[in-house]
Order: sequence, then C-alpha cells, then structure tokens
Amino acid sequence: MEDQSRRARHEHDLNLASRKAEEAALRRFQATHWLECLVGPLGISSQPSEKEFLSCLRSGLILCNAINKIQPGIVPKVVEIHSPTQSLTWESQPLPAYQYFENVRNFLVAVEVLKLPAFEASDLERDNLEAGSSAKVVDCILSLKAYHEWKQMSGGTGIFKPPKSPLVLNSASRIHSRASAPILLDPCRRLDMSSGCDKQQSSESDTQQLEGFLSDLIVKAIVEFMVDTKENIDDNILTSFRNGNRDPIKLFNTIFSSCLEEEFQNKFPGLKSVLKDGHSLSPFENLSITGNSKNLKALWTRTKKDFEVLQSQLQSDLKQLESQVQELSVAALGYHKVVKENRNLYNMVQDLKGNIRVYCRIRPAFNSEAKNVIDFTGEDGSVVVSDPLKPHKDGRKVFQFNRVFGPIATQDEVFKDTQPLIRSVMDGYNVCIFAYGQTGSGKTHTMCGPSGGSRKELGINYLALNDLFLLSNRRKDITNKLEIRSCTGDDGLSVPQATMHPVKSTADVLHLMKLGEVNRAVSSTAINDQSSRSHSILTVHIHGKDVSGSALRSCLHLVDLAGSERVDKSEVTGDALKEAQYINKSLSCLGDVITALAQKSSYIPYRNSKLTLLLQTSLGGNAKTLMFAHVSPEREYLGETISTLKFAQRVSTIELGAACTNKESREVMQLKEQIDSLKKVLANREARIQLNKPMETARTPFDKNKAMTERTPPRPRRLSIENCSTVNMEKSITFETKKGSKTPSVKTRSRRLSLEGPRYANKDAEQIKILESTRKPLQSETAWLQESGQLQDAEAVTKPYGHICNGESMVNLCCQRAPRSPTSSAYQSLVVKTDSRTKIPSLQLPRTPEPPVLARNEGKTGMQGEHTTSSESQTPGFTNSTNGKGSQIRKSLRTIGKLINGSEKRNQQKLTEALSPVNGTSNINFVKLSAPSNPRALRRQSLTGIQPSDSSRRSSLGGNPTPSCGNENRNAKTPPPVHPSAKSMKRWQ
Ligand SMILES: Nc1ncnc2c1ncn2[C@@H]1O[C@H](COP(=O)(O)OP(=O)(O)OP(=O)(O)O)[C@@H](O)[C@H]1O
Repeated sequence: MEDQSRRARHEHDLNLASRKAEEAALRRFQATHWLECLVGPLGISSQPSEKEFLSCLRSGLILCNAINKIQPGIVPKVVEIHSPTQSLTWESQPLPAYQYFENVRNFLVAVEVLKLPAFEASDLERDNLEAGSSAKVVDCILSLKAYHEWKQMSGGTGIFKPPKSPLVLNSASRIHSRASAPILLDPCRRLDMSSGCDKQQSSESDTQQLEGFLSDLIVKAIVEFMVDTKENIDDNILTSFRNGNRDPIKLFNTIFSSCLEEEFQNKFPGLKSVLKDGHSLSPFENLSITGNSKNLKALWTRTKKDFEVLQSQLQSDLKQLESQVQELSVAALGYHKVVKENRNLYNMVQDLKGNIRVYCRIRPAFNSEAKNVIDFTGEDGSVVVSDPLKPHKDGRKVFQFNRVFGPIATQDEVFKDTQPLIRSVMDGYNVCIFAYGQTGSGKTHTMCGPSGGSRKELGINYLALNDLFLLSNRRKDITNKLEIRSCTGDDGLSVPQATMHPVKSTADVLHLMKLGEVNRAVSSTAINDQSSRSHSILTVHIHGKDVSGSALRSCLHLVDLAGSERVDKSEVTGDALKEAQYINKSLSCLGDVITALAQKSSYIPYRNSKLTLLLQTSLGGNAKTLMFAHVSPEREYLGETISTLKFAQRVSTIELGAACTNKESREVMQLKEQIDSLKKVLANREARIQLNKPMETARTPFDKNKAMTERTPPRPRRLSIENCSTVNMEKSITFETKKGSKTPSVKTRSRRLSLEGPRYANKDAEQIKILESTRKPLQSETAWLQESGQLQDAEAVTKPYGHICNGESMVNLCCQRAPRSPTSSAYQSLVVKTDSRTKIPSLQLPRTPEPPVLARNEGKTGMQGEHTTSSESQTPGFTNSTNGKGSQIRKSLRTIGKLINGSEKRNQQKLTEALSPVNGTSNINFVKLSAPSNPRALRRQSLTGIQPSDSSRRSSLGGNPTPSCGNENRNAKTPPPVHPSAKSMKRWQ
C-alpha cells in the first residue's frame, strides 16, 4: 500500500514537474516569437531550449533594441558588437563581461522606468543556468510585450497594469491548468507552434492558447477568491483543500455542488424528506458542471413530478376541506335556525300562557374605570351578576329573561325585538310596554331616546309609532279605513289639562311627544342630571276596518316609569324628596301587584296606587305585555341592580292567559247598528210617552208612580247589576237598603247576580268594583266618547297622553267624567262608601259597561242592554269570539225588542185608559201613536222572534217569558213577580 501510494505520489510529482516545464516552455516560445517579430530573427529556433534562449539574450543587445523599439531612446547607449559578421549565437565568442553587462544594466533600468517586472542580470549568466531560471527573463519579456500592445492600443495614455506573472500567482506550485494541458499535449498544435513560419496559423494558435490561458485564469481566480474569503465554503472542503486536494477544477466542482445543494434546499424546503427511495440531495456533491448535468436533470424531473403529485394531493385536500366547511356551515345554519325556532316556540308558549315578556337592558358604564358587576350576558337571555369584591361563588347570581341587551346594543336592535309585539297592535291586540329600573339606568333612553339626541337615537316610542304609520300606509289598499289618532284631552280622558290632537304622521307624534316632555317634571339628582320625576304614559288607540267589514280596536301603552331611587344616594331634598317618595311608593305598589299576580293570589291590590290602576289591564288583563328591566353596571348600584333583576324575574313568571284580539265581525257590527237604531226608536217612544204624562200623572198616586217607573226603568236595574255583581256587596247594599226598605233581600239578589256573572263572583266587592271602574276609562274611551256624543266618527281613536306622579291625576280624570254620567251622583256616593281608603269617588260605574254580566243578564232591563253594547266593544276579553258577541247582541236585540214590546203593551193600556170619555184628545194621540205602532210591532216581532204576550212585560224586565208560576218554582226566595217599574220605584224611593 505504501509503495503504491509512494508510486502514485511520485507519478503525481512527475506529472506536476512536466506540467510546469510545459508551461515554462510555452511562455518561452511566446517570448521568442514576439522578440523575433519585433527585432528580427534571433538566430535560434522558434522553440528554443532554455539555454539557447538565454544565450541569445546575454549580450543585452536584443533586449535593448527591443525596448528602444517600444520606447525609443529609453536606452540611450547600446553597446554594439564590433564585428558585424559576428552572429548572435550562443556559440560565438564570448564578449568581454563589461560589454554585455552595460547593455543588460541599461535594459533593466529602462524596464524599471516602465515599471515592468524585471530580472537579475545574473539570471543570464551561463553558470546560473538551471531548470526554470529563464522564467523571470521570460516574464519580463512577456510584460514588455503586453506593454507594447497596450501602448499600441491606447497610444501610451493612461495607466498600464502589467499582467500578473504566473510566478506571482504562485501557479507553478499551487495550481495546474488542465485546460492548458491538452493544448500542450496536442501534437498537432505543438507541431503548429514549432513550425513557426505561417503567421496566420501562428496567430490562430495564439488565440486558442490565449483562450485556454484565460479560462484557466478565470477558474483559478474564482477558486482563489472563494478560498481567500471562505465565503459559503464548507470547512470540510477547506480542510481537504489544505490537506492537498488542490486541484482547482475539483475544488471548484465541490464548492459549486455544495452551493447548488444549499440553494436547492432553500428553494424547496422539505423536498429532501419527500423524495422517495431515500433519495437525497447528496448526488449534488458528485455533480460536475460538465458530466453530471444528466443527474441534475433527472433529479429535476423527479422533483417536478413529486411536486405535481404534492400539488394534486393538496388540491384534493383543499376540496375535501371545502366540502367539510360547507357541511359545517350548513349545520351551523341549521343550528341557528333551530335555536331561533326554539326561541320562537318558547315565546309562543309564553304568549299562550300569557307570560309577561321581560327584556333586560344594561346601560354602558359612565366611568370606564368603575368596577363592573355584569359578568356575562348570553344570547339565550341569561345575565350573570357578580360582586367584584366578592369573587367567590356567593357573589354570583344568574338571572334568565327573554332577551338581554348589553351596553353596546343600539336603539334599533332593541326595537327590532320589540317590533313584532308592537305590530300585533295592528292585529287587534292590546299591548303594553313599560320600562322599569333604578334611576339613571336608561329607561328614558330606551323609551324616548336621549334628549336632544339624533334621529338614530330615538327610542321605542318614536320607532313604534313610525312603524304603525308605516303599516297603516301599507295596508291602505286592503283596508277600508285605518287611521291612527293621538289625542289627549279634557274630554273625559285620563289626564287633566291634556288636549286632543289628531295625528297623521310620526312627525305629528314627535311634536306631541316634545310637548309632553316639556310638561314632564325633570330635575337633576346626584345620580342622574336629567332624572324624570314622574311616570310617562303614551297611549295610542287604534281603530280600523278591513275589507270584510270587520272592525278592530286596540291600544298600545308605552310607559316610561320614574326610577326607583335611594334618597340617600340621589341626595334629593324638598319637593324632589317628596316626588321620590311618591315614586317609590307607587313602584312598591307595583311590586305588590306583581307579587300577588305571580302567586296567583285571589286579591290583587291594583287600587293601591294610580300607577297600578292604570297598568291594570296590561298586568292583569288580556293584553300582551313587555317589560324592559334596566340596570346600571357600576358596582355602587349592585344592590339596586340585583333588586331590579329579581323584580323582573318575578314579573316574567306572571301568566296572564292568552291575549285575544279585539276584532268584531261585520255581523256583529250590523247587529250593533240595529241596536243603535232600536235604541233610538225606544227613546222616541219614551219621549212620546213623556208627552202624555201630565195627563196621566193627574190621576192617582199609583199612576204617578207608575209613570215615573216607566220613565226610568233601566237605572235601578243597571245599578243593581253593576254593584251587585259579587256575593259580598254589603257596603253598597247598605247604601241601597237605606234608600229603599222594600228592596228585595240583598242575599237573594246577590246570589242571583253572581250566578249570572261568574267572572264577578269574587268575594271582595271592592276589588271587583275597582277593577271594573278602572278598566273602563282606559278601554272604553272611544265607545264612551261615541256614546256621549264626543266623537261622531265611529272610527275615532283616542290617545290619552300624560303623566301621573301621584294619585291626583286619576282622581281628576274620574271627576272629569262624573258630570257626563247619567247617574253620577248616586254612583259617586256609592263608590265613596265602598272605597274610602283610596278616595276614588270618580270611578264612574255608570259609564263603564259590564259586558259579561249584562250579556248574561240580558232581558232584565233595556238599559242594561244598551251598556252591554258599548262595553262589549271595549272588553274583548269577556267575549272571546265574534260569534259569542253576535249571540249576545242578538239576545240584547231581543231584549230591546221585548222592551219595546212592553212599551207597546203599556201604550195599549194607555190607549184603553184614553178611550174613556175623560180625555178625548188622548184618543187622537193614541190613534196617532197606535196606527204606526202595529206595523212596527210586527217588524220587531220578525226581528226578535218574540210574540207579544201578557208576560212580555215581565220578560222585558229580565224575567223569563214563561208564566209567573214557573219563576216562583225556580227560585223560591225570589220575591213574587212584581211589575219592574214598581220594583225599581221601591228601590229608589
Ligand atoms: N343604552 C344607553 N346608551 C347610551 N347612553 C345611555 C344608555 N342608557 C342610558 N344612557 C344615558 O344614561 C343617562 C341616564 O339615562 P336615563 O335618563 O334614560 O335614565 P332613567 O332610567 O330614565 O333615569 P330616571 O329614572 O332618573 O329618569 C342619560 O344620559 C342617558 O343618555
């Protein structure tokens, strides 16, 4: 092994030496060739040996001539050889030493002047000749040649940079140009060069040689540079370079491969791991520029294929992912739909149960640094409140509502959820929306919007009315007539000093609301600088007719309650303190009512405050009711927040029963119209009877009483129904019995009436009375106005708008109505007796018809029927269907018919009396009256289907048209049938 390696090393050394020799020879030949071209034949071969070459130059004469040709006169004195025949051969006699020394020295000085590489004069001496000693001389001559060429090209201007000598590059020892080898080793070329006669051939070979030389130089320079800078070169490569692998081509290939691999890795990270069969990029290390391009190509193709596979895989993955995402989104949509449906169903169930809907709204914190007590608000309506100072479990409370609006919820968002409820007003439902909460929690913001706020910030009041007007306009085509009127008035409406205004657009309502705002008491407190010091109630009554002729009538209450406040926190004094106390009292009464309703208590204390009286129909009636519970998020109001939320939670448990529409079919309306016309007929008849009265009253006291009774038959009957509609009517009965000792026993009458009107079979007389009396001013507004002649237009809609901060408003309201009541004085005294505590003398029972009682008590008095009509239209809850209404009205018609029939009978009686010779004029009257009465009676007969009979008179007063004995049998305790007029006369005597 050692021998082999030594031999190899030896071979290598030999190779190296021969390459060096070849290179030196080449350069020498170039120098010789150039000198001959410049100064003429040298007398040596064109490829001289080293010895030959130096010998011919030793005299220095050729060198001096050559340099003088390039730079004339640079060597001023050239020592010539004395014998011109003496040839310049190395074989010639040696010149004396001083001669050639002079020339050589002059030449070297000139070379130095031209800043060209020089040599030592001793390099030309014979004794110093050894292998490679001519190299410096050759370098000097080739530099001179380059200078000459440069000078020829540039004209000697500029700076000449002599070419670096291969000696300087250390080329002889470090590198070997492989490129030069073929040239040198090529025998043809060698031959060409050695011929040296053909100038053209010589220049061609020169160019080739030069190319080879240059490419060699380039490779060397690159390697040199890379090695010197160590840039991007692996240490291993350097080490191997230092250890002897100094072949520049190999080194260049190695470096190039490693760089290429690195580049490839950077461009395709992970490619190595993807490549199959354990293929790695290591083949790059073996690549050479010329030989391994196939490998590179194959690798490239494979990589490309792999890349394509990867791409298609990626695309299929993406498609799969897309379909999965689509499936997911469909599922998510479905989920949202189901959640929405669930919510709708839940709301529907709640609607069916008649639950009061409760929304919670959280005001934004005034101070962003304040500690927030609202921990969480959920889409499902849950709110979690926690005390930041008590982070443990006890500090957390969870509440559940129909919906929760966070601090960033806009007015529009809040309205959107409220809109369906508001729209149901147009379908005939009564709706009440009220805002509840601590002072400064945002009630007015929700209902009215901030004062001076933009149109976007307008509250529910405005948005609701706007929507109603919009709907009204949209339904114009399908509705005969639908109009909304807002009116506030002193004409028997809820609020004193209020006025009535028709409204045609939202702008009108806005204007009215602004007026209302001006009248509303507002003052600054420590909690709210714009604190409302009163409740605000905006009521809209809607009355419409559809194409089928059905009429609907409904009302919308929009209530902004005054806020509850702790006076120590609001720091109010004087009047404001009183207001706060009133506010708190009415709110606490509201709380009592809510508690009683939630517990389904038999007694609901509506009458304890005017607020609860006003909201009675919404809280305990057949309306759809929505409460907004407002809370402040700041920790300092935690107590109030929790109590508001607890209250709201309690409200949400109240079940009012399903709301029903106030729709009347065409049939019902026609029947009502008939009733109206019949009533008019009856009134005319009564009036005519009145005309005959003076003659009749002149007779006996009995006749007088009788006439009186006939004039006012309905009054006592109506009174008895309204006031005796409960079992326990002691107070009112006391009043009645005082008035008439002959009145039938209280118990008997009460029982009868309670059977007739089960809804009123309540143990608490006061409660019933208040309920009736307070319900009607709100709901029967229009009907009452129509009745009383205030509204001629049957479509009239009324809207009381005003504010109450204590009981006065309601009292005033009722007092306003009192004069219009036909029996006001009697009823007022009655009410005073029964309800002395709350002082509601003005709750006017006569003007508040009692539909169910009257409907069931039909046939008792004509006036009952009359009031039933108006009441029925106002209290749809009592007659759940139009069919029911129709049958009741038909019954009422029959009643009226009977009544008229009864009066016919009475007329006949009168006629008989008039036939006596005492009063001949009566005869004429009778004839005048009776002549048309027969056909009318017939018409009524056909209308009501009741045969005029002897018993008709009795039946017209509420009894059964069956024989009197039947009546007695049915109710043993009922007093014997008496003439109704006599009965009432006794009662009111
Ligand atoms: N959701 C909200 N977004 C922005 N500001 C609000 C919101 N709610 C309330 N505010 C602001 O908070 C302040 C108090 O609100 P607001 O007057 O409506 O309270 P309130 O409950 O009606 O008080 P009070 O019972 O004393 O009348 C107002 O300046 C109002 O603009």
